Amino acid sequence: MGFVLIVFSLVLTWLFGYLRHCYTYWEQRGVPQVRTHFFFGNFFKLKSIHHSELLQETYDAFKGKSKVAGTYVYTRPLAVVTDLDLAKTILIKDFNKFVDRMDAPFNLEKNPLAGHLFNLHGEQWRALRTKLSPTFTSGKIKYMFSTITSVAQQLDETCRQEVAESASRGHILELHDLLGRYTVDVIGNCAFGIECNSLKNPKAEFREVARQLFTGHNRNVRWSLFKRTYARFLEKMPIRPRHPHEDFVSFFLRLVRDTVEVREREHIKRNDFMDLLLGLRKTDEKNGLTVDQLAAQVFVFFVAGFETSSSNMSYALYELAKNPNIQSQLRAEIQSVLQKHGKLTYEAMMEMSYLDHVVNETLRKYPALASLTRVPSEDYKVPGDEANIVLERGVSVHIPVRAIHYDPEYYPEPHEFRPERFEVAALQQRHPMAFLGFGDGPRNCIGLRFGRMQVKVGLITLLSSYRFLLPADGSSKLIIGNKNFLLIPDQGIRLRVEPLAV
Ligand code: HEM
Repeated sequence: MGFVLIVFSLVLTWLFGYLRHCYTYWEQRGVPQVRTHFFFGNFFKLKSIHHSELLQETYDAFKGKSKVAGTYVYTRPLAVVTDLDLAKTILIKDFNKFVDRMDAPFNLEKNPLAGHLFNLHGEQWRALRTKLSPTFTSGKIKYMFSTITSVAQQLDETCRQEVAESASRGHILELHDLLGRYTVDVIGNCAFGIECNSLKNPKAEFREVARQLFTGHNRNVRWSLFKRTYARFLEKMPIRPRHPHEDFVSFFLRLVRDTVEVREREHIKRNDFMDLLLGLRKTDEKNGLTVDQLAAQVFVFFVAGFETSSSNMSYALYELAKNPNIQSQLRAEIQSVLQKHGKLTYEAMMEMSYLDHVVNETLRKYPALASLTRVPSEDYKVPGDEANIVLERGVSVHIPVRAIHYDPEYYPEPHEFRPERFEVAALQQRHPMAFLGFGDGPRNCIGLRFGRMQVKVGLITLLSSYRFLLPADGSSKLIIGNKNFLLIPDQGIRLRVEPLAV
């Protein structure tokens, strides 16, 4: 009994010592840190998978006092950048030392789809980004405009039908689902060259896969964070937790392999990503993409492209319903530009500057990613910092996008929706890093032009034909989910939709 007690107290003493060592990582390096519980650390504060509450708390406590502050997810230290000049240096000037986004491992043998642009590290990322960048120029993206407008036409038809069917429910529609079906059809068409038909058939296979990719996993926030935090360690375990995306590997691989085979055999040409990627395969046999690499890129375009855009459109309509004057002003711009051009063209869309401000202001209030992450590839001395702060190689550095977007120093009354914040004069007065909706620097969002295009076409189509209002029964309460990597509306967005008189 005495022996057991001795062993138990030794283990406990070691555990306390170890935890104290972990939870004072920042203090030991002269970096201010938030207070953590001596035993549980931040366990009870971890309320979201993107841990935005921890980043906000750290940003609020130390902004103006130190360029970097520290916090913890379990025993893993996180650096939070509180100074926009330093954010710019990390994302742009010293990017060469911060190429990687995260430290998580991936196993290409078990999951060939994991070798995509968002995940890749160092030179592998650089080589792939160089290959893919020409695919996303405005010239290439413009070719897809007509595909997007024809899907938008179906969105209009489906919306009209659903409005008619919802008469008994006061014409209240759940728009996040409708717009998710629109973006699945757009991306399915533009990435795979496939008619997904999810607007016409909400149970279409593609829509179901897309839905499952973003729901059903991460039921327990703390367990999901645990798996992500200790992924490297868990990967070595004989029984390791499955990565949720592994369930979709065979679906995507089969789809891409079949599409590639048919296109190469029948010499089919289409203005879509698959075609542009197949071009990369052919023009350069030695350095070109393999079918698995190609499938991984198409997969990430699908994952990164559909939910970000449908959430952005849903939040925009929600804010427009809350702010009817802004909705009227935007509709007036859309109608006058469409009248001038006779129909919706790429040039007409580009002329709608107020629409551009509305999309940006929506992304400010509802950024897709709560923070941008970068990992230094060598020990990095924070420039000009009198405290001599060094960010050690491999530590996770967070630029807290959401906290910055809600900082009243950059956006007075940040909870107000004000598209004029993005007029040229206002932009010139603000720090360039005060808006990070698409990230920044060489590793920013490669699909931003395409994303903006599908968002704008969707909004133009809907706002030209319908008025959006908050339901009188107050059922439109917006809840942002905490179980997803992306900030998406948890229970959808319910609005009253009124067709406009023709
Ligand atoms: C409104 C729509 C979108 C938003 C708000 C958005 C936002 C973002 C953000 C914040 C990042 C991280 C940037 C950084 O770390 O600096 C990112 C990366 C990325 N996005 Fe998007 N995105 C959107 C649409 C798209 C679309 C349509 C595609 C593909 C067709 C796409 C593909 C990617 C890829 C591949 C990356 C990783 C880039 C790299 O690591 O080199 N995104 N996106």
